[in-house]
Amino acid sequence: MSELISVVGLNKHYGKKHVVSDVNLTIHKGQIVGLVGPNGAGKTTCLQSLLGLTDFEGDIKILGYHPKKDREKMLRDVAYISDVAILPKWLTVTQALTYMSEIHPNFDIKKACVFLDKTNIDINDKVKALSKGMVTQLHLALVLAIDAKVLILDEPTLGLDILTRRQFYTHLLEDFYTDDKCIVITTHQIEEIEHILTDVAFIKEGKIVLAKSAENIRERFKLLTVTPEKVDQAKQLHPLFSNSLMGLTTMLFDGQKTEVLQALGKISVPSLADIFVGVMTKESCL
Ligand SMILES: Nc1ncnc2c1ncn2[C@@H]1O[C@H](COP(=O)(O)OP(=O)(O)OP(=O)(O)O)[C@@H](O)[C@H]1O
Repeated sequence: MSELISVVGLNKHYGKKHVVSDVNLTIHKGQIVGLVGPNGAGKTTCLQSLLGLTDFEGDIKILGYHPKKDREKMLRDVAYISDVAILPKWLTVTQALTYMSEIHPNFDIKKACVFLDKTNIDINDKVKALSKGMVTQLHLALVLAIDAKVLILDEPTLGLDILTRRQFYTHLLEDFYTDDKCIVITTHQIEEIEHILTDVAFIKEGKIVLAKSAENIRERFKLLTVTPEKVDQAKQLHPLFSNSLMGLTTMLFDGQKTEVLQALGKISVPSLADIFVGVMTKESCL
């Protein structure tokens, strides 16, 4: 079975507020999916639904399990990091490692130690003696040492410095990821994860507005640095956005033919951040 996650008709209401609307997603082995959206778009709510941490309407299966009804079985093969890392303050690092070894059948203490060795964390430290970023690092070490089939990461690098963020993503790819696993990740720093994503799902006001492979997105969207005298002509092709800075105009196009754009300026591949900004201006790009 290559399908690891299936979400069909996911909806979530908080009172009268409809915060997730008809989300459908299928995630297979090998996929690293970025769930990307502005503040309040519904990313955390989607991930909490996947993990059975909140009630939801619709049908979700993770490794064939219902996230609420089969939560205990599901969590043997699903690891996650929520956007708030909480570890008891009185715990020492050694105690945290021992505790995880005792409760989790798929926890590899050696892997956790390898990650911790790259940090300033001493195994005799108490959680209360660690900085905020160090608590996050400890949390990541504990979670990435679980040999899980599905990894769900909600803003995993929040509060970490840039060196540690890079180190985390390298560790994620080199020591955790294999092509029989999948990872779902949310972050506001999309430029830092775009090189690792196989797929992207943009979410806006609770709705998925674009869900495609990273390759397909790169082919479909084009950034054009417009020749100055052709700006008006280019505008008529309805760019998703147009930016003018120091006399240079760049426009983002969705699905325009290369030959058409070539005649108007220089084409380049937009960053995921550019595409995100462009897509958020539209109702849907599905
Ligand atoms: N417990 C709750 N009670 C009521 N409304 C909530 C609750 N949790 C979230 N919401 C609302 O649901 C919507 C989606 O929130 P969610 O946390 O999923 O967004 P997000 O995309 O993760 O945002 P951010 O990027 O800011 O973390 C928001 O409008 C939020 O106010």
